[in-house]
Amino acid sequence: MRLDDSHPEDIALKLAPIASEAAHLLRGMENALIEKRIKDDGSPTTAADLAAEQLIIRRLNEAWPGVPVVAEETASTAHTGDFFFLVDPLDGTGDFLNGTGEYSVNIALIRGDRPLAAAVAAPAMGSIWIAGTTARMSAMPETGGSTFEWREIKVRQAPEDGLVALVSRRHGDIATEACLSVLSIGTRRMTSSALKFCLIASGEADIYVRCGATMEWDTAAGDHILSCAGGSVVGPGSVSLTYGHEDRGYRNGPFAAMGDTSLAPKLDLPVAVA
Ligand SMILES: Nc1ncnc2c1ncn2[C@@H]1O[C@H](COP(=O)(O)O)[C@@H](OP(=O)(O)O)[C@H]1O
Ligand SMILES: [Mg+2]
Repeated sequence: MRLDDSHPEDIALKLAPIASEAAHLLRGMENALIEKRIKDDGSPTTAADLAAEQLIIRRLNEAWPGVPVVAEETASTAHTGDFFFLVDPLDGTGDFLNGTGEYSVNIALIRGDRPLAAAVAAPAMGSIWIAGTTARMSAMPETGGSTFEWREIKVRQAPEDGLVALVSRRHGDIATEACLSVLSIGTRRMTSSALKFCLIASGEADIYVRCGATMEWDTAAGDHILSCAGGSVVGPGSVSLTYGHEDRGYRNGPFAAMGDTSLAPKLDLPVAVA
């Protein structure tokens, strides 16, 4: 498929079976005795991360030959181009190992410095989300199947009181708590991986603030799905996140993901990564 920016919906539909196939591969490895290795940033990685990443890179290369793939495990030093993919083959490796089921496969196509199409598959949750220009979700097809039943999703308006905030199960920090403290939070729900973006996109939660370290492949796909569902993901000054920052090792700064964009001016995100 030739890549241009005129058919993001078609690209998203083509990403879905790739994310789904990798997700099934991970699901099948859930109960295997997998050893973990701790990476330089302190987060774990396993043979499952690597196997899923190799599969995704192969499929992306078959579908879009020559388009660079920047992926968490093996290609994080790859160079970007006008178009490139950002891939997290197993987002939430700690949860994969601990059996909460809160892990996902994240694939985003970036054009310039913003996502154009994306897919997030969460096999243990049985759901997959995609976005080109609209955001959609479907139940995951059975292994080997490719029948999706897409329905469009939209964010919800934030309630006056009692926002539902999603927080990382494993990575909290003081700056994130300070940001959240200015909001009227009713419920805090611990959730791992890019599922946080997808739950806000589906209207099940309102906000996710993250001042601690994340990488571009953790956020790009979820950012696009949430943005296409009517929400936004912003850094300090309510500016959208941008992608492809090889110079800073593909690290994100602090950000807030929200369904109701009127929440943005209330937030005071720190400029530096905590
Ligand atoms: N010190 C650090 N530096 C960079 N990224 C970090 C990090 N600690 C955690 N992360 C990122 O946070 C992600 C997990 O987020 P959450 O806590 O919301 O589930 C990890 O994804 P992986 O599991 O793909 O490595 C990892 O990329
Ligand atoms: Mg990740």
